[in-house]
Amino acid sequence: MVLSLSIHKRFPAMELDVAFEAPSGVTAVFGPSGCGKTSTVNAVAGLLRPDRGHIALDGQPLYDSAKGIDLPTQKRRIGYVFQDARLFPHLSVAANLRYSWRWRRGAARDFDRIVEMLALGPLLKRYPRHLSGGEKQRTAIGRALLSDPALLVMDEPLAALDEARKSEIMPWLERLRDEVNLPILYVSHSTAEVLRLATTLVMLDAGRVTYAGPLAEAISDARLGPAFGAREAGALLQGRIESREADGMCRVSTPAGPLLLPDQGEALGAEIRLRILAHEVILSLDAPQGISALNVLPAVVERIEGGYVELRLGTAKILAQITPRSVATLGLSAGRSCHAIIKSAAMVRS
Ligand SMILES: Nc1ncnc2c1ncn2[C@@H]1O[C@H](COP(=O)(O)OP(=O)(O)OP(=O)(O)O)[C@@H](O)[C@H]1O
Repeated sequence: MVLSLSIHKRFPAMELDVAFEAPSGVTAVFGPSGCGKTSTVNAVAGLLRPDRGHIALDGQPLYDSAKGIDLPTQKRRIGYVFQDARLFPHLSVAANLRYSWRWRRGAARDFDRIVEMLALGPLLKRYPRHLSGGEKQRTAIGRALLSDPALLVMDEPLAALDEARKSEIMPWLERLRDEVNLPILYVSHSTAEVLRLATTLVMLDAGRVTYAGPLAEAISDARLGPAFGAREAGALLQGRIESREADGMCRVSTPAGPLLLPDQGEALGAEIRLRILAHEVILSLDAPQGISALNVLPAVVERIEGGYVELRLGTAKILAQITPRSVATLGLSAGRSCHAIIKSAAMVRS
């Protein structure tokens, strides 16, 4: 399933002019307050009518101003999870879940699978007032999935939760991403959520798309990385646990080359998402000797901009945050070979 859209809407104080494609997996719709995130996903869900444009799921139009097509919300097969769970207070969890599929044939067989996936079994008889914020959101996600959606829209689903509840629900969202073969539009202005969940990124600013494509490319782009916050810019790598060392480290293969990391007990062969933060990367022209850092990888400078050096390592790109003085001292410029030094403890599982 692929969502594609190109829409235009004029508001009194802003013009929304947005076009992108969202494949299966999580597409983060990211940007500062008021940039048009909610308006964009509401147009997809049929809750906001654009002035013109088109929206299609796998080529099937949901909206096409040129052809006069504008399917009503209920015919768009979109599961919507709002910031507040919006459960029916007088219905149990089970009844809330069943609400969305009472008109649908064959949904009963999905019920057990989704209840298991979101661990809703122990909650089925409870009423919303006896649920934590995280449990309410899990129920809302289950309800959205049971409506047999072709696309999920989640608008700041964690924004109303405190940090503890956010951490509680995050693994369920990861599981959803990995097990449900649907495009998920995930509206957020939280860098941490986007980096942990998304594979595709749509970055908006004042109603325009400033980037649409793989998240890993955006985060390691010297021009875009800073939009995530100076402490967050860096690289996002997909790694695979290859071996376990006797000294509490594990060897991980990544597109940037093999890396040594503290062993956190993942199974051999497990896939992990790994972040290398730009401010934790040190550059050296020669391969350094006698240093404690375990990961020294050959790299080539691709671009230097805004205090960041963009580096090519193997088939990956990473960022290093370097002062202009260091750039000058090392004589760094595009095409220059160097070594990236990364402390094992500085790499974080995303
Ligand atoms: N119904 C409306 N009437 C008039 N203007 C609107 C309406 N909806 C949105 N807008 C305009 O579009 C802008 C973007 O709103 P939107 O809710 O899409 O932003 P957002 O990125 O989701 O913001 P936030 O992160 O604060 O939720 C608003 O600042 C406003 O100018």
